[in-house]
Amino acid sequence: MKLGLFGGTFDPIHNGHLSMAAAFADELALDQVVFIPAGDPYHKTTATRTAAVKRLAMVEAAIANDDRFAASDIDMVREGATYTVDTLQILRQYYPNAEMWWLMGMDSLLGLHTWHRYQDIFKLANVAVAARNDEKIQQVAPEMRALVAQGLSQATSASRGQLRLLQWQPEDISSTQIRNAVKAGTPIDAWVPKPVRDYISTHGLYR
Ligand SMILES: Nc1ncnc2c1ncn2[C@@H]1O[C@H](COP(=O)(O)OP(=O)(O)OP(=O)(O)O)[C@@H](O)[C@H]1O
Ligand SMILES: O=C(O)c1ccc[n+]([C@@H]2O[C@H](COP(=O)([O-])O)[C@@H](O)[C@H]2O)c1
Repeated sequence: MKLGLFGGTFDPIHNGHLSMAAAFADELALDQVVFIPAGDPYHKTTATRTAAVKRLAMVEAAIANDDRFAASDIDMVREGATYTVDTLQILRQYYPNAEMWWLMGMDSLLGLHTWHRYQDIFKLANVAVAARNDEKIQQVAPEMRALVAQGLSQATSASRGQLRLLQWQPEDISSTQIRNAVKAGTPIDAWVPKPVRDYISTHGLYR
Protein backbone atom coordinates (compact mmCIF):
# COMPACT_ATOMS: atom_id res chain seq x y z
CA MET A 1 0.00 0.00 0.00
CA LYS A 2 1.17 3.54 -0.82
CA LEU A 3 0.11 6.03 1.79
CA GLY A 4 0.45 9.83 1.71
CA LEU A 5 0.50 11.54 5.12
CA PHE A 6 -0.22 15.25 5.02
CA GLY A 7 0.32 16.96 8.38
CA GLY A 8 -0.57 20.58 8.92
CA THR A 9 -2.07 23.10 11.26
CA PHE A 10 -4.94 23.55 8.77
CA ASP A 11 -6.30 26.71 10.45
CA PRO A 12 -8.15 26.53 8.10
CA ILE A 13 -7.51 23.98 5.35
CA HIS A 14 -7.55 25.70 1.93
CA ASN A 15 -7.52 24.98 -1.81
CA GLY A 16 -3.71 25.13 -1.87
CA HIS A 17 -3.54 22.18 0.53
CA LEU A 18 -6.17 20.26 -1.44
CA SER A 19 -4.57 20.75 -4.84
CA MET A 20 -1.14 19.87 -3.44
CA ALA A 21 -2.53 16.63 -1.95
CA ALA A 22 -4.16 15.76 -5.29
CA ALA A 23 -0.90 16.44 -7.16
CA PHE A 24 1.01 14.15 -4.77
CA ALA A 25 -1.66 11.44 -5.08
CA ASP A 26 -1.28 11.51 -8.88
CA GLU A 27 2.51 11.80 -9.04
CA LEU A 28 3.27 9.15 -6.42
CA ALA A 29 0.29 6.93 -7.33
CA LEU A 30 -0.85 6.98 -3.71
CA ASP A 31 -3.75 4.76 -2.63
CA GLN A 32 -4.77 7.31 -0.02
CA VAL A 33 -3.75 10.71 1.35
CA VAL A 34 -4.45 11.09 5.07
CA PHE A 35 -4.76 14.68 6.35
CA ILE A 36 -3.41 14.92 9.90
CA PRO A 37 -4.17 18.13 11.81
CA ALA A 38 -1.48 18.91 14.40
CA GLY A 39 -2.78 18.80 17.98
CA ASP A 40 -0.16 21.18 19.34
CA PRO A 41 1.74 22.83 16.45
CA TYR A 42 4.40 24.06 18.88
CA HIS A 43 6.43 25.62 16.07
CA LYS A 44 3.72 28.08 15.02
CA THR A 45 4.03 31.58 16.41
CA THR A 46 0.40 32.61 15.73
CA ALA A 47 -1.14 33.75 19.02
CA THR A 48 -4.72 32.56 18.52
CA ARG A 49 -5.23 29.04 17.32
CA THR A 50 -8.50 27.28 16.61
CA ALA A 51 -9.25 24.17 18.70
CA ALA A 52 -7.94 21.00 17.04
CA VAL A 53 -11.43 19.43 16.88
CA LYS A 54 -12.64 22.38 14.81
CA ARG A 55 -9.62 22.27 12.50
CA LEU A 56 -10.27 18.53 12.01
CA ALA A 57 -13.97 19.19 11.32
CA MET A 58 -13.00 21.67 8.58
CA VAL A 59 -10.61 19.11 7.06
CA GLU A 60 -13.38 16.48 7.08
CA ALA A 61 -15.81 18.92 5.44
CA ALA A 62 -13.26 19.79 2.75
CA ILE A 63 -12.40 16.20 1.75
CA ALA A 64 -15.84 14.57 2.07
CA ASN A 65 -16.31 14.16 -1.69
CA ASP A 66 -12.91 12.73 -2.60
CA ASP A 67 -12.37 8.98 -2.09
CA ARG A 68 -8.59 9.37 -2.22
CA PHE A 69 -8.60 11.57 0.89
CA ALA A 70 -9.09 10.68 4.57
CA ALA A 71 -8.52 12.49 7.88
CA SER A 72 -6.98 11.27 11.13
CA ASP A 73 -6.94 12.56 14.71
CA ILE A 74 -3.71 10.69 15.47
CA ASP A 75 -1.87 13.96 16.22
CA MET A 76 -4.70 15.31 18.37
CA VAL A 77 -5.01 12.53 20.92
CA ARG A 78 -1.43 12.75 22.26
CA GLU A 79 -0.36 15.12 25.01
CA GLY A 80 2.37 17.69 24.43
CA ALA A 81 4.06 19.08 21.35
CA THR A 82 3.20 17.38 18.07
CA TYR A 83 6.33 15.67 16.77
CA THR A 84 6.13 13.99 13.39
CA VAL A 85 8.63 11.31 14.41
CA ASP A 86 6.12 10.16 17.08
CA THR A 87 3.29 10.13 14.52
CA LEU A 88 5.31 7.98 12.15
CA GLN A 89 6.38 5.59 14.89
CA ILE A 90 2.74 4.93 15.76
CA LEU A 91 1.70 4.58 12.10
CA ARG A 92 4.52 2.12 11.46
CA GLN A 93 3.00 -0.21 14.07
CA TYR A 94 -0.25 -0.24 12.10
CA TYR A 95 1.34 -0.33 8.64
CA PRO A 96 4.69 -2.14 9.00
CA ASN A 97 5.15 -2.70 5.26
CA ALA A 98 3.42 0.29 3.69
CA GLU A 99 5.25 2.74 1.46
CA MET A 100 4.66 5.85 3.57
CA TRP A 101 5.23 9.38 2.22
CA TRP A 102 5.21 12.39 4.56
CA LEU A 103 4.05 15.24 2.31
CA MET A 104 5.08 18.86 2.67
CA GLY A 105 5.48 22.18 0.91
CA MET A 106 8.87 23.78 0.26
CA ASP A 107 8.54 26.10 3.28
CA SER A 108 8.45 23.04 5.54
CA LEU A 109 11.56 21.53 3.94
CA LEU A 110 13.47 24.73 4.75
CA GLY A 111 12.76 24.14 8.46
CA LEU A 112 13.00 20.35 8.49
CA HIS A 113 16.50 20.33 10.05
CA THR A 114 14.93 21.90 13.19
CA TRP A 115 12.29 19.18 13.62
CA HIS A 116 12.52 16.86 16.61
CA ARG A 117 14.82 13.90 15.72
CA TYR A 118 14.44 14.71 12.03
CA GLN A 119 16.96 12.03 10.97
CA ASP A 120 14.70 9.36 12.47
CA ILE A 121 11.83 10.53 10.27
CA PHE A 122 13.75 9.12 7.30
CA LYS A 123 14.20 5.77 9.07
CA LEU A 124 10.42 5.49 9.29
CA ALA A 125 9.10 6.99 6.05
CA ASN A 126 9.84 8.82 2.82
CA VAL A 127 9.43 12.56 2.47
CA ALA A 128 7.97 14.26 -0.60
CA VAL A 129 8.25 18.01 -1.11
CA ALA A 130 6.26 20.12 -3.56
CA ALA A 131 8.76 22.48 -5.16
CA ARG A 132 9.13 24.62 -8.21
CA ASN A 133 12.13 24.34 -10.51
CA ASP A 134 13.57 27.67 -9.52
CA GLU A 135 12.32 27.58 -5.97
CA LYS A 136 14.15 28.11 -2.73
CA ILE A 137 16.21 24.94 -3.03
CA GLN A 138 19.38 27.03 -2.55
CA GLN A 139 18.09 27.96 0.89
CA VAL A 140 17.95 24.35 2.15
CA ALA A 141 19.96 24.04 5.37
CA PRO A 142 23.54 22.69 4.96
CA GLU A 143 22.73 19.55 6.98
CA MET A 144 19.88 18.75 4.58
CA ARG A 145 21.74 19.33 1.31
CA ALA A 146 23.36 15.91 1.03
CA LEU A 147 20.05 14.27 1.75
CA VAL A 148 18.31 16.33 -0.90
CA ALA A 149 21.01 15.55 -3.46
CA GLN A 150 20.99 11.85 -2.57
CA GLY A 151 17.21 11.66 -2.56
CA LEU A 152 17.10 13.25 -5.96
CA SER A 153 19.56 10.89 -7.54
CA GLN A 154 19.06 7.50 -5.92
CA ALA A 155 16.26 5.66 -4.19
CA THR A 156 17.27 3.76 -1.07
CA SER A 157 14.26 1.60 -0.24
CA ALA A 158 10.72 1.98 -1.49
CA SER A 159 9.13 2.33 1.92
CA ARG A 160 11.52 4.70 3.76
CA GLY A 161 14.60 6.90 3.49
CA GLN A 162 13.78 8.73 0.26
CA LEU A 163 13.47 12.47 -0.10
CA ARG A 164 11.80 13.38 -3.36
CA LEU A 165 11.08 16.80 -4.82
CA LEU A 166 8.03 17.02 -7.04
CA GLN A 167 7.85 19.79 -9.60
CA TRP A 168 4.68 21.65 -8.86
CA GLN A 169 3.50 25.23 -8.90
CA PRO A 170 1.85 25.98 -5.54
CA GLU A 171 -1.21 28.22 -5.42
CA ASP A 172 -0.58 31.53 -3.73
CA ILE A 173 -2.86 30.90 -0.73
CA SER A 174 -2.18 30.72 2.99
CA SER A 175 -4.32 30.12 6.06
CA THR A 176 -3.03 33.42 7.46
CA GLN A 177 -4.41 35.26 4.44
CA ILE A 178 -7.80 33.56 4.95
CA ARG A 179 -7.95 34.37 8.68
CA ASN A 180 -7.10 38.01 7.90
CA ALA A 181 -9.74 38.20 5.17
CA VAL A 182 -12.48 36.83 7.46
CA LYS A 183 -11.49 39.34 10.12
CA ALA A 184 -11.66 42.16 7.57
CA GLY A 185 -15.01 40.90 6.24
CA THR A 186 -13.70 40.29 2.69
CA PRO A 187 -14.65 37.20 0.64
CA ILE A 188 -12.69 33.96 0.86
CA ASP A 189 -14.66 32.12 -1.84
CA ALA A 190 -11.68 31.70 -4.16
CA TRP A 191 -9.48 30.08 -1.50
CA VAL A 192 -11.67 27.74 0.55
CA PRO A 193 -14.29 25.11 -0.44
CA LYS A 194 -17.90 25.97 0.40
CA PRO A 195 -18.35 23.45 3.25
CA VAL A 196 -15.34 25.02 5.00
CA ARG A 197 -16.67 28.56 4.42
CA ASP A 198 -19.99 27.45 5.90
CA TYR A 199 -18.21 25.97 8.94
CA ILE A 200 -16.21 29.16 9.50
CA SER A 201 -19.35 31.23 9.30
CA THR A 202 -21.52 28.96 11.49
CA HIS A 203 -18.88 28.77 14.22
CA GLY A 204 -17.90 32.43 14.00
CA LEU A 205 -14.21 31.62 13.47
CA TYR A 206 -11.48 34.25 12.85
CA ARG A 207 -13.67 37.31 13.54
N1 LIG B 1 -0.59 27.36 -0.83
C1 LIG B 1 -0.09 26.17 -0.51
N2 LIG B 1 0.02 25.23 -1.44
C2 LIG B 1 0.52 24.04 -1.12
N3 LIG B 1 0.96 23.67 0.09
C3 LIG B 1 0.88 24.54 1.06
C4 LIG B 1 0.34 25.83 0.83
N4 LIG B 1 0.36 26.48 2.01
C5 LIG B 1 0.89 25.62 2.91
N5 LIG B 1 1.21 24.45 2.36
C6 LIG B 1 1.83 23.28 2.99
O1 LIG B 1 0.81 22.65 3.74
C7 LIG B 1 1.33 22.15 4.98
C8 LIG B 1 0.51 22.69 6.14
O2 LIG B 1 0.54 24.08 6.10
P1 LIG B 1 -0.23 25.01 7.12
O3 LIG B 1 -1.39 24.31 7.73
O4 LIG B 1 0.75 25.63 8.04
O5 LIG B 1 -0.83 26.12 6.10
P2 LIG B 1 -0.40 27.62 5.87
O6 LIG B 1 -1.29 28.14 4.80
O7 LIG B 1 1.09 27.70 5.61
O8 LIG B 1 -0.75 28.27 7.28
P3 LIG B 1 -0.35 29.66 7.97
O9 LIG B 1 -0.61 30.76 7.00
O10 LIG B 1 -1.24 29.68 9.18
O11 LIG B 1 1.12 29.55 8.33
C9 LIG B 1 2.81 22.54 4.99
O12 LIG B 1 3.55 21.41 4.56
C10 LIG B 1 2.90 23.65 3.99
O13 LIG B 1 4.18 23.66 3.35
O1 LIG C 1 8.26 17.10 14.39
C1 LIG C 1 8.52 18.32 14.48
O2 LIG C 1 9.37 18.76 15.24
C2 LIG C 1 7.72 19.27 13.58
C3 LIG C 1 8.08 20.62 13.48
C4 LIG C 1 7.34 21.43 12.66
C5 LIG C 1 6.25 20.93 11.95
N1 LIG C 1 5.94 19.62 12.08
C6 LIG C 1 4.78 19.06 11.36
O3 LIG C 1 4.73 19.53 10.04
C7 LIG C 1 3.40 19.62 9.60
C8 LIG C 1 3.17 20.97 8.96
O4 LIG C 1 3.30 21.98 9.92
P1 LIG C 1 2.81 23.47 9.60
O5 LIG C 1 3.56 24.30 10.56
O6 LIG C 1 3.19 23.81 8.20
O7 LIG C 1 1.35 23.49 9.81
C9 LIG C 1 2.54 19.33 10.84
O8 LIG C 1 2.12 17.99 10.77
C10 LIG C 1 3.48 19.53 11.99
O9 LIG C 1 3.16 18.74 13.13
C11 LIG C 1 6.63 18.79 12.88
